[in-house]
Amino acid sequence: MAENPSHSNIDIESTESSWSNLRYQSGFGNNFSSEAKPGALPGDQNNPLLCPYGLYAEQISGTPFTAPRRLNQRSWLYRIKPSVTHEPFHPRSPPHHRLVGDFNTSTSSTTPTQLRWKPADAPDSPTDFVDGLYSVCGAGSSFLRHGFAIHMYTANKSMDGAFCNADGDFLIVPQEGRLWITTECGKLQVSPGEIIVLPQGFRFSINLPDGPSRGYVAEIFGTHFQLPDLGPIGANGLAGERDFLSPIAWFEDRIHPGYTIVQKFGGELFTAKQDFSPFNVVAWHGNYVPYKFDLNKFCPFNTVLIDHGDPSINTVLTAPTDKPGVALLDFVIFPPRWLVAEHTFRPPYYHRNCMSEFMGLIYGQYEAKADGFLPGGASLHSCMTPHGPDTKTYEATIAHGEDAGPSRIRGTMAFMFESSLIPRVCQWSLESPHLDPDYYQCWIGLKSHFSCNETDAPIKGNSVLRV
Ligand SMILES: O=C(O)Cc1cc(O)ccc1O
Ligand SMILES: [Fe+2]
Repeated sequence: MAENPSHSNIDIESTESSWSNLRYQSGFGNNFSSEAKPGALPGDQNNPLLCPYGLYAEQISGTPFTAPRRLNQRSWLYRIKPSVTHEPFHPRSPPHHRLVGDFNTSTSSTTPTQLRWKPADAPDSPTDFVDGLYSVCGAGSSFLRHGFAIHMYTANKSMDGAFCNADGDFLIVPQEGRLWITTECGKLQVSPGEIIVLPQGFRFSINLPDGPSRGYVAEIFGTHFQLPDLGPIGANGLAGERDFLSPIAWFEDRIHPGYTIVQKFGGELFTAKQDFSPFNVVAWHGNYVPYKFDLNKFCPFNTVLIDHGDPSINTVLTAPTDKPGVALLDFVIFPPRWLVAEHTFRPPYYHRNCMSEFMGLIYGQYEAKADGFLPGGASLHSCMTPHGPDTKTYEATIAHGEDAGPSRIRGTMAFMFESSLIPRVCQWSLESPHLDPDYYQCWIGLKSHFSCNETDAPIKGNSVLRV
């Protein structure tokens, strides 16, 4: 097949306006289709003997061929050369020492202590998304197709080659700096306040138009994210299908000697060389596809009379296990909203949870922590580890008293990755200079307000009067 010299179907320069004005396809779990050249998508079948424009047909399967139809995910890519056209994989040199795909006693340790990390600094040498990615904690194994990993990244340089994660799906939560992400299905711009899901196996490359960038990544092994059921909420609310955006086909027909594909496989990195850009998909169709979501489009539901609802009400996406209602990983947010509950302690309650909770803060201040939980920072409260509002939040809430009236949480976006598996923590995260050794102090000042005689108690119990 004749190969054209380097050309693409939009500006080869990654200009601000071309990335900011990208078009997307809307919907969650749809069978999308997109062609960057008219007629590039075979109309009547998936793999004709000869595809339009002399393209190769290639399927990417995100579920076993035999998965039930409602769960089955796959896409057909029509590309200039098939992905297989590359030299053998070799362990990447130098190896990446801070990625884990199998959480066991040799890769990680365990602690029930409340952990909190201050935000990491920007790298002091050129670092791209792959080099800047490091595992914080996780459970299970990518080999056994059950488990999750939580990573964070700090980077300041665009990627030269492409990355492919054979282990699981990435849910990326950028906290600082936009991501310009080229995928085999097309391009997406993802800003802090938005998230992107890059499913297992897709090749992608990340450019950093804003320089130093930072964020969080949840990786799930062996399953994919779904929208939560809405139950009695009804047919609408929380994250709406139409607010999920997938790319439109974009390709470059570029000869590129020495192009490097980095493949994460069992938590280790391998590289393979090829002589062309992997972003050579002229048309595609299917339901296995990267997508992004703007967290500010989330439609929260909440208490309108009494008590603090469980945070599951703010689930954006859930990765299920085989047990009904038991998540491998829930992605939950704490978005701006009205608080109106009467005679109720409105911040998160004190609690111990059989699920484990990793939290991050994209911007603003989290409602349970007056100090110390900063944008770009993180916390981990594992299975049955007690936690809740810090002393300052508790005292301020009580001082406000009964007549708090409606109040609006503004200008903040915190989130939680919540798992039924118990995370093991990577050694470098336990030894990190950003780990806050005094985290426990935020609760130590909680005083006893107990008095045997109700009338003497400095804080009086309220008699619930509903009118
Ligand atoms: O621990 C946290 O801050 C997360 C959380 C928030 C909430 O509103 C209720 C329970 C919960 O675990
Ligand atoms: Fe919690």
